[in-house]
Amino acid sequence: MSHALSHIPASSKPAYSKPVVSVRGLVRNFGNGNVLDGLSLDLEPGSFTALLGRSGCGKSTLLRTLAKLDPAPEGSVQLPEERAVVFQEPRLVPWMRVLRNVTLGLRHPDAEARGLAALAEVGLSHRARAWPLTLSGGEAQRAALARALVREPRLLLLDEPFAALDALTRMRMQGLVETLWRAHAPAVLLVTHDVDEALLLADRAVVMANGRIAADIPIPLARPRRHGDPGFIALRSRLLAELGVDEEHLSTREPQRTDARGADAPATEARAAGVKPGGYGLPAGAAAAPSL
Ligand SMILES: Nc1ncnc2c1ncn2[C@@H]1O[C@H](COP(=O)(O)OP(=O)(O)OP(=O)(O)O)[C@@H](O)[C@H]1O
Repeated sequence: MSHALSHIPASSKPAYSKPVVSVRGLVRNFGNGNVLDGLSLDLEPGSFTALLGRSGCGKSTLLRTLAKLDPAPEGSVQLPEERAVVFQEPRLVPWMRVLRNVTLGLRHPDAEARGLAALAEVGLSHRARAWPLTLSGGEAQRAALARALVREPRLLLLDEPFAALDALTRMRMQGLVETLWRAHAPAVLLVTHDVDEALLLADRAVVMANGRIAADIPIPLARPRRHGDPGFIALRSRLLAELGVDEEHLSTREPQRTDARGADAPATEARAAGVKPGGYGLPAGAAAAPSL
């Protein structure tokens, strides 16, 4: 695939470029108040943006709007034609082999060669002829990523793509996404509940609340990023504050068993606030940041 995709490193992009995504005044109402309420957002070419916010605040609704999977909302939406989405579930067609899934709908004379190149990039060449149901969860998400990449997207929409994976696979997938982003430089919008994931991967975090972008926070950290770095820790505190999470309360109290399933007291309170304690993928000794 490298023959066809741009290889502009994110760092060498021009400082001023036209946004690849520009939405203004989006309003979406499912009959119970505005989920999107005049939301505006620009994404620069090659940028990596994390989209955070409490459960039910409208993150997936915004992403589906950008993927054009929902009917057009009120407001203006400018998007590139070359878009791809990866969801929490891989959504592979079970009766088609992996390679066929990757190239499905691709109108290109060398679609198969491109599909194979994309599978090689995600480390899945050896599973090209496999049936989706024989893949592990991580392999299936790699196939979903290959299916997105082969379309050479200028906009890559990721809706909690690692949420269903175990901690180790999740870490590997985060590394893979960063590598692919650096190699191909699409604009990425990553919906995540995991503050650490946002800080590991993104250069900007936008926080949604009340149907709008409530906070827009640059993440100017050098890569590779480490959980224990002072800049990382400071930004984590800032993001948690924007999200209304009481960091002290979550990280300093000893777990107390309070119910038959073994939930601890801070976790129970966090869930009541729409927050799940997280911290997977952390090196030993690093403080766990909650996932939303
Ligand atoms: N098709 C729909 N019909 C009716 N209500 C919907 C529909 N899609 C979303 N909603 C409602 O809109 C609100 C926002 O949902 P959305 O899935 O965008 O939130 P979210 O921030 O992605 O949540 P989570 O983090 O829990 O995935 C919720 O109250 C949801 O019930």
